[in-house]
Amino acid sequence: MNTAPGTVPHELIAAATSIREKAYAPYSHFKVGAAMFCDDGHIYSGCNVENAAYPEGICAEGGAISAMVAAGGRRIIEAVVCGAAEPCPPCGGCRQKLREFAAPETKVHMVDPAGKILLTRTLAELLPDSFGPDNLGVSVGTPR
Ligand SMILES: O=c1ccn([C@H]2C[C@H](O)[C@@H](CO)O2)c(=O)[nH]1
Ligand SMILES: [Zn+2]
Repeated sequence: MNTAPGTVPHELIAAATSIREKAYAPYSHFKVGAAMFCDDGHIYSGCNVENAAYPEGICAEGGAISAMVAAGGRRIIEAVVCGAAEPCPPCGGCRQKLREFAAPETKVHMVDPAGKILLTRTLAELLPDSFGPDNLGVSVGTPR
């Protein structure tokens, strides 16, 4: 996979745009796909899965992170979120989930359904002064 600095791997964007189509969003009609490039060299992806009991719905990013962890992955190198025509920024809860497995400088790209990059932010920009494992004196995840 192309991981040259300054370029977003095409496969990572394609993983987010394609899984977005699998989203189950009959209530919001807002489909989201997310893909995580893990330091194990694999891409893990997820889509939002809503529920009639609204708060039980899960975000695309959470699904992707769960898939990564279930496969043994622990470190996110780069992430892509695919929503609609406007940038789809991760919700607050997903920012915290990303923070567990990504470094402050990790980039989160927001793309449209065609794969066009609309906005790129680092995790630190999305979640400054974050709370993490180190605040609990626990040494796991991505060192910082
Ligand atoms: O970054 C985001 C933002 C929203 N959603 C989902 C949650 C809900 O199913 C729908 C509308 O909020 O979009 C995500 O999956 N990821
Ligand atoms: Zn979320």
